[in-house]
Amino acid sequence: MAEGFKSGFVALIGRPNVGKSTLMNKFLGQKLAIMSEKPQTTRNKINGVLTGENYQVIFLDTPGIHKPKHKLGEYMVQVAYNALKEVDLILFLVEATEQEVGTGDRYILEQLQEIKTPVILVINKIDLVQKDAILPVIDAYTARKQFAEVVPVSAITGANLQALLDNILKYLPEGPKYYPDDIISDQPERFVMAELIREKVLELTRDEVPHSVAVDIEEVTARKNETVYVRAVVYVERESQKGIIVGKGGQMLKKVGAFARQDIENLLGSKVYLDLWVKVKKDWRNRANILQGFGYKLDT
Ligand SMILES: Nc1nc2c(ncn2[C@@H]2O[C@H](COP(=O)(O)OP(=O)(O)OP(=O)(O)O)[C@@H](O)[C@H]2O)c(=O)[nH]1
Repeated sequence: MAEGFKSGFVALIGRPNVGKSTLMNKFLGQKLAIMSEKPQTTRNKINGVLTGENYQVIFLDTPGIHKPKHKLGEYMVQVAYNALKEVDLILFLVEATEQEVGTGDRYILEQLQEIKTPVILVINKIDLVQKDAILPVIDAYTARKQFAEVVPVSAITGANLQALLDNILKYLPEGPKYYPDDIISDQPERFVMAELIREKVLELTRDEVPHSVAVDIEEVTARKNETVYVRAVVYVERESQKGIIVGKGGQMLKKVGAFARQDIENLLGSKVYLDLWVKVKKDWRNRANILQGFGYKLDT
């Protein structure tokens, strides 16, 4: 171990849509976690690895902690909660635009009471408010819990992110370089591909398709002319949702496929033939056995 080298695991938590994925992507300088206007798009842990000369920070992008409404919800909360106990530091993201602590954040604060890991309160989206609006937000949260640090940032503009990184490093122990320098994620490419497709479905269909969309990558094979063949299935719960995703004369599916293919080509660095299907699987969210099939594995 190099003298003075620091490393450790940092969990990002916060209500859906507070900007966890945006923050991680800004740190890593690459699009890994998916982003969308819709809440709860981050379902699995994505380990992003930020390596500097004297440090390595391994980020766990945990699913949004929230009150579970169905089996998938319970599962997501469990994954997030387990992650919190394992890590060296927690970043709790909240929004600068919220002057009061809402029910979602109160629920997270309750969960945090039980956990001994240090927590940095990160006030995100400061680009959306006047400077003097930040203080009341800080007061509202610090009245409910003692935080190791409080750092206002903008994940989008990058404002104050260096200060946040400096603060993160304060709480990491001396440790080894867990991953090689050039790695930024240990997620298999298949997972990232599935997430890119999910992102396009959610974005392009706007609010018409609920979160009951799962994407399974069935096949990835190298073809002639350096083209990669990818067969993916988008699973929905109802015929009507399938209709929306396919669209009139297949127009919507074509669009989803075209955008997703572009991103997958960037990811793989080669030409891609994307074979995209939509299938109905009834009520999959409430059937734990099917969840396993989609790769949502609970590690306890
Ligand atoms: N103005 C502004 N918008 C932001 C900032 N950070 C994130 N956003 C926007 O907020 C929305 C949600 O961001 P995400 O990064 O997807 O949020 P998330 O917390 O990962 O959401 P889930 O994956 O659903 O838990 C996106 O539209 C982002 O562009 C910020 O600093 N300023």
